[in-house]
Amino acid sequence: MIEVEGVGIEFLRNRRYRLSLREMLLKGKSTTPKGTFWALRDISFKVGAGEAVGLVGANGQGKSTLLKIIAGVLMPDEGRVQVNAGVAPLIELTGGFVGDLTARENIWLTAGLHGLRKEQIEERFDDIVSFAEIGDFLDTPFRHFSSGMQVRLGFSVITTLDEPIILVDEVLAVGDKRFRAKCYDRIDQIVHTDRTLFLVSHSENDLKRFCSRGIYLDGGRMKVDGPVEEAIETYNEDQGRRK
Ligand SMILES: Nc1ncnc2c1ncn2[C@@H]1O[C@H](COP(=O)(O)OP(=O)(O)OP(=O)(O)O)[C@@H](O)[C@H]1O
Repeated sequence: MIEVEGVGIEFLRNRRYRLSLREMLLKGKSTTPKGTFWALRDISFKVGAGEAVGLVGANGQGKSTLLKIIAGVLMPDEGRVQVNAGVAPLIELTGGFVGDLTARENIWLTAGLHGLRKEQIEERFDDIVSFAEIGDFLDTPFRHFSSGMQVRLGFSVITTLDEPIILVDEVLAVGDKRFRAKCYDRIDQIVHTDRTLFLVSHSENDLKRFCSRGIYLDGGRMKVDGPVEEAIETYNEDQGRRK
Protein backbone atom coordinates (compact mmCIF):
# COMPACT_ATOMS: atom_id res chain seq x y z
CA MET A 1 0.00 0.00 0.00
CA ILE A 2 2.81 2.43 0.95
CA GLU A 3 6.44 2.01 -0.04
CA VAL A 4 9.03 4.46 1.15
CA GLU A 5 12.60 3.89 0.00
CA GLY A 6 15.65 5.88 1.01
CA VAL A 7 13.63 9.04 1.49
CA GLY A 8 15.24 12.28 2.54
CA ILE A 9 14.06 15.86 2.61
CA GLU A 10 16.18 18.92 3.07
CA PHE A 11 14.87 22.18 4.49
CA LEU A 12 16.27 25.64 4.61
CA ARG A 13 17.37 26.63 8.03
CA ASN A 14 16.95 30.32 8.53
CA ARG A 15 18.58 30.36 11.85
CA ARG A 16 20.23 33.36 13.27
CA TYR A 17 23.27 32.32 15.18
CA ARG A 18 24.87 34.35 17.81
CA LEU A 19 27.93 36.23 16.75
CA SER A 20 30.47 37.56 19.12
CA LEU A 21 30.76 41.31 19.38
CA ARG A 22 34.11 41.09 17.66
CA GLU A 23 32.62 39.16 14.70
CA MET A 24 29.79 41.64 14.46
CA LEU A 25 32.19 44.53 14.34
CA LEU A 26 34.35 42.80 11.74
CA LYS A 27 31.48 41.60 9.57
CA GLY A 28 29.16 44.50 10.25
CA LYS A 29 26.01 42.37 10.30
CA SER A 30 24.12 40.31 12.83
CA THR A 31 22.79 37.46 10.71
CA THR A 32 24.49 34.67 8.80
CA PRO A 33 23.59 33.20 5.43
CA LYS A 34 20.97 30.51 5.26
CA GLY A 35 21.96 26.88 5.58
CA THR A 36 20.08 23.67 5.05
CA PHE A 37 19.44 20.55 7.10
CA TRP A 38 17.96 17.13 6.50
CA ALA A 39 14.62 16.90 8.32
CA LEU A 40 14.41 13.25 7.19
CA ARG A 41 17.13 10.97 5.82
CA ASP A 42 17.41 7.31 4.80
CA ILE A 43 13.81 6.49 5.61
CA SER A 44 12.65 3.14 4.22
CA PHE A 45 9.61 1.04 5.11
CA LYS A 46 6.60 -0.69 3.63
CA VAL A 47 3.10 -0.59 5.07
CA GLY A 48 0.28 -2.89 4.01
CA ALA A 49 -3.49 -2.63 4.09
CA GLY A 50 -5.00 -2.77 7.55
CA GLU A 51 -1.83 -1.84 9.42
CA ALA A 52 -1.92 0.80 12.16
CA VAL A 53 1.42 2.52 12.54
CA GLY A 54 2.32 4.89 15.35
CA LEU A 55 4.95 7.56 14.73
CA VAL A 56 6.99 8.22 17.84
CA GLY A 57 9.55 10.92 18.50
CA ALA A 58 10.34 14.16 20.27
CA ASN A 59 9.27 17.55 18.89
CA GLY A 60 10.82 18.47 15.58
CA GLN A 61 12.13 15.03 14.62
CA GLY A 62 10.26 14.72 11.34
CA LYS A 63 6.96 13.00 12.17
CA SER A 64 4.66 15.54 10.51
CA THR A 65 7.08 15.90 7.62
CA LEU A 66 6.88 12.15 6.99
CA LEU A 67 3.07 12.27 7.01
CA LYS A 68 3.15 15.17 4.56
CA ILE A 69 5.37 13.16 2.22
CA ILE A 70 2.94 10.21 2.37
CA ALA A 71 0.05 12.60 1.74
CA GLY A 72 1.86 13.99 -1.31
CA VAL A 73 1.96 17.49 0.16
CA LEU A 74 5.77 17.49 0.21
CA MET A 75 8.12 15.90 -2.32
CA PRO A 76 11.26 14.21 -1.02
CA ASP A 77 14.63 15.49 -2.22
CA GLU A 78 15.96 11.96 -2.44
CA GLY A 79 14.49 8.48 -2.46
CA ARG A 80 11.16 7.21 -3.68
CA VAL A 81 7.64 7.13 -2.26
CA GLN A 82 4.88 5.03 -3.73
CA VAL A 83 1.39 5.28 -2.32
CA ASN A 84 -1.08 2.98 -4.06
CA ALA A 85 -4.32 4.27 -2.60
CA GLY A 86 -6.12 7.47 -1.71
CA VAL A 87 -5.06 9.29 1.43
CA ALA A 88 -7.25 11.16 3.91
CA PRO A 89 -4.89 13.40 5.88
CA LEU A 90 -5.61 15.26 9.08
CA ILE A 91 -2.17 16.69 9.47
CA GLU A 92 -2.58 20.29 10.32
CA LEU A 93 -5.31 21.30 12.74
CA THR A 94 -7.22 23.03 10.00
CA GLY A 95 -7.49 19.79 8.03
CA GLY A 96 -6.73 21.63 4.83
CA PHE A 97 -10.02 23.51 5.09
CA VAL A 98 -10.42 26.94 3.57
CA GLY A 99 -10.76 29.64 6.19
CA ASP A 100 -13.06 31.91 4.19
CA LEU A 101 -15.52 29.14 3.33
CA THR A 102 -18.25 28.10 5.74
CA ALA A 103 -18.27 24.71 7.46
CA ARG A 104 -20.96 23.56 5.04
CA GLU A 105 -18.92 24.61 2.01
CA ASN A 106 -15.78 23.01 3.40
CA ILE A 107 -17.56 19.70 3.96
CA TRP A 108 -18.76 19.67 0.36
CA LEU A 109 -15.40 20.75 -0.99
CA THR A 110 -13.31 18.24 0.95
CA ALA A 111 -15.68 15.32 0.43
CA GLY A 112 -15.88 16.15 -3.28
CA LEU A 113 -12.11 16.40 -3.63
CA HIS A 114 -11.82 12.95 -2.06
CA GLY A 115 -14.10 11.47 -4.66
CA LEU A 116 -17.47 11.23 -2.88
CA ARG A 117 -20.43 11.66 -5.19
CA LYS A 118 -23.17 14.23 -4.53
CA GLU A 119 -25.61 11.61 -3.21
CA GLN A 120 -22.94 10.12 -0.94
CA ILE A 121 -22.18 13.53 0.52
CA GLU A 122 -25.87 14.26 1.04
CA GLU A 123 -26.25 10.90 2.73
CA ARG A 124 -23.34 11.46 5.13
CA PHE A 125 -23.72 15.21 5.67
CA ASP A 126 -25.87 15.09 8.81
CA ASP A 127 -23.65 12.49 10.43
CA ILE A 128 -20.57 14.61 9.78
CA VAL A 129 -22.24 17.64 11.36
CA SER A 130 -23.64 15.82 14.35
CA PHE A 131 -20.35 14.00 15.09
CA ALA A 132 -18.52 17.34 14.94
CA GLU A 133 -21.24 19.03 17.03
CA ILE A 134 -21.08 22.18 14.95
CA GLY A 135 -24.74 22.36 13.91
CA ASP A 136 -25.21 25.99 14.98
CA PHE A 137 -22.12 27.07 13.07
CA LEU A 138 -22.71 25.37 9.75
CA ASP A 139 -22.80 28.64 7.88
CA THR A 140 -20.02 30.33 9.81
CA PRO A 141 -16.67 30.83 8.04
CA PHE A 142 -14.23 28.16 9.15
CA ARG A 143 -11.67 30.72 10.28
CA HIS A 144 -14.05 31.87 13.01
CA PHE A 145 -14.10 28.40 14.54
CA SER A 146 -12.20 27.80 17.76
CA SER A 147 -9.26 25.39 17.40
CA GLY A 148 -11.31 22.68 19.15
CA MET A 149 -14.18 23.14 16.69
CA GLN A 150 -11.79 23.08 13.75
CA VAL A 151 -10.37 19.78 14.91
CA ARG A 152 -13.83 18.32 15.50
CA LEU A 153 -14.93 19.16 11.99
CA GLY A 154 -11.63 18.04 10.45
CA PHE A 155 -11.69 14.71 12.25
CA SER A 156 -15.33 14.13 11.45
CA VAL A 157 -14.91 14.77 7.73
CA ILE A 158 -11.61 12.94 7.28
CA THR A 159 -12.84 9.79 9.02
CA THR A 160 -16.06 9.79 7.02
CA LEU A 161 -14.26 9.62 3.69
CA ASP A 162 -13.68 6.26 2.03
CA GLU A 163 -9.95 6.70 1.49
CA PRO A 164 -8.01 3.53 2.36
CA ILE A 165 -5.22 5.44 4.12
CA ILE A 166 -5.81 7.79 7.06
CA LEU A 167 -3.16 10.06 8.55
CA VAL A 168 -3.88 11.58 11.94
CA ASP A 169 -1.38 13.98 13.45
CA GLU A 170 -1.63 14.79 17.15
CA VAL A 171 -5.29 15.66 16.85
CA LEU A 172 -6.57 13.67 19.79
CA ALA A 173 -4.67 15.92 22.16
CA VAL A 174 -6.69 18.96 21.13
CA GLY A 175 -10.29 17.89 21.66
CA ASP A 176 -11.92 17.91 25.07
CA LYS A 177 -12.34 14.69 27.04
CA ARG A 178 -15.84 13.88 25.83
CA PHE A 179 -15.00 14.46 22.19
CA ARG A 180 -11.83 12.44 22.53
CA ALA A 181 -13.90 9.47 23.68
CA LYS A 182 -15.93 9.71 20.47
CA CYS A 183 -12.72 9.90 18.42
CA TYR A 184 -11.38 6.81 20.15
CA ASP A 185 -14.49 4.87 19.20
CA ARG A 186 -14.16 5.98 15.64
CA ILE A 187 -10.48 5.12 15.40
CA ASP A 188 -11.30 1.72 16.90
CA GLN A 189 -13.74 1.18 14.05
CA ILE A 190 -11.12 2.22 11.50
CA VAL A 191 -8.48 -0.03 13.01
CA HIS A 192 -10.83 -2.99 12.69
CA THR A 193 -11.21 -2.57 8.94
CA ASP A 194 -8.56 -3.04 6.27
CA ARG A 195 -7.83 0.68 6.19
CA THR A 196 -4.32 1.82 6.98
CA LEU A 197 -3.77 4.27 9.81
CA PHE A 198 -0.79 6.45 10.64
CA LEU A 199 -1.06 8.04 14.03
CA VAL A 200 1.29 10.67 15.41
CA SER A 201 0.89 11.02 19.13
CA HIS A 202 2.80 11.87 22.27
CA SER A 203 0.40 9.70 24.26
CA GLU A 204 1.77 6.23 24.92
CA ASN A 205 -1.70 4.99 25.77
CA ASP A 206 -3.13 6.14 22.45
CA LEU A 207 -0.25 4.65 20.50
CA LYS A 208 -0.48 1.31 22.30
CA ARG A 209 -4.23 1.24 22.06
CA PHE A 210 -4.47 1.68 18.31
CA CYS A 211 -1.13 0.75 16.78
CA SER A 212 0.66 -2.56 16.63
CA ARG A 213 3.63 -1.20 14.75
CA GLY A 214 5.75 1.78 15.75
CA ILE A 215 8.26 3.90 13.87
CA TYR A 216 10.55 5.98 16.05
CA LEU A 217 12.12 9.00 14.40
CA ASP A 218 15.11 10.63 15.97
CA GLY A 219 16.94 13.52 14.30
CA GLY A 220 15.14 12.70 11.06
CA ARG A 221 16.43 9.10 11.06
CA MET A 222 14.38 5.99 11.61
CA LYS A 223 15.71 4.49 14.79
CA VAL A 224 13.10 1.76 15.29
CA ASP A 225 10.59 0.13 13.00
CA GLY A 226 9.02 -2.67 14.98
CA PRO A 227 6.37 -3.43 17.58
CA VAL A 228 4.95 -0.18 18.96
CA GLU A 229 6.10 -1.11 22.49
CA GLU A 230 9.70 -1.34 21.26
CA ALA A 231 9.50 2.04 19.52
CA ILE A 232 8.10 3.68 22.67
CA GLU A 233 10.61 1.99 24.95
CA THR A 234 13.61 3.07 22.86
CA TYR A 235 12.22 6.60 22.66
CA ASN A 236 11.78 6.71 26.45
CA GLU A 237 15.31 5.40 27.02
CA ASP A 238 16.74 8.10 24.75
CA GLN A 239 14.69 10.77 26.48
CA GLY A 240 15.92 9.55 29.87
CA ARG A 241 19.51 9.64 28.71
CA ARG A 242 19.16 13.20 27.42
CA LYS A 243 17.73 14.64 30.61
N1 LIG B 1 8.44 23.76 5.52
C1 LIG B 1 9.49 23.73 6.33
N2 LIG B 1 10.57 24.49 6.09
C2 LIG B 1 11.64 24.45 6.90
N3 LIG B 1 11.75 23.66 8.00
C3 LIG B 1 10.68 22.89 8.28
C4 LIG B 1 9.49 22.88 7.49
N4 LIG B 1 8.61 21.99 8.03
C5 LIG B 1 9.22 21.48 9.12
N5 LIG B 1 10.46 22.01 9.28
C6 LIG B 1 11.44 21.64 10.31
O1 LIG B 1 11.71 20.25 10.12
C7 LIG B 1 11.89 19.60 11.37
C8 LIG B 1 10.89 18.47 11.51
O2 LIG B 1 9.58 19.05 11.68
P1 LIG B 1 8.28 18.18 11.93
O3 LIG B 1 7.13 19.13 11.98
O4 LIG B 1 8.22 17.09 10.92
O5 LIG B 1 8.55 17.56 13.35
P2 LIG B 1 7.60 16.70 14.29
O6 LIG B 1 8.37 15.49 14.67
O7 LIG B 1 6.28 16.50 13.65
O8 LIG B 1 7.46 17.65 15.57
P3 LIG B 1 6.25 17.91 16.61
O9 LIG B 1 6.21 16.73 17.55
O10 LIG B 1 6.69 19.15 17.30
O11 LIG B 1 5.00 18.08 15.81
C9 LIG B 1 11.77 20.69 12.42
O12 LIG B 1 13.05 21.13 12.72
C10 LIG B 1 10.96 21.77 11.72
O13 LIG B 1 11.28 23.04 12.25
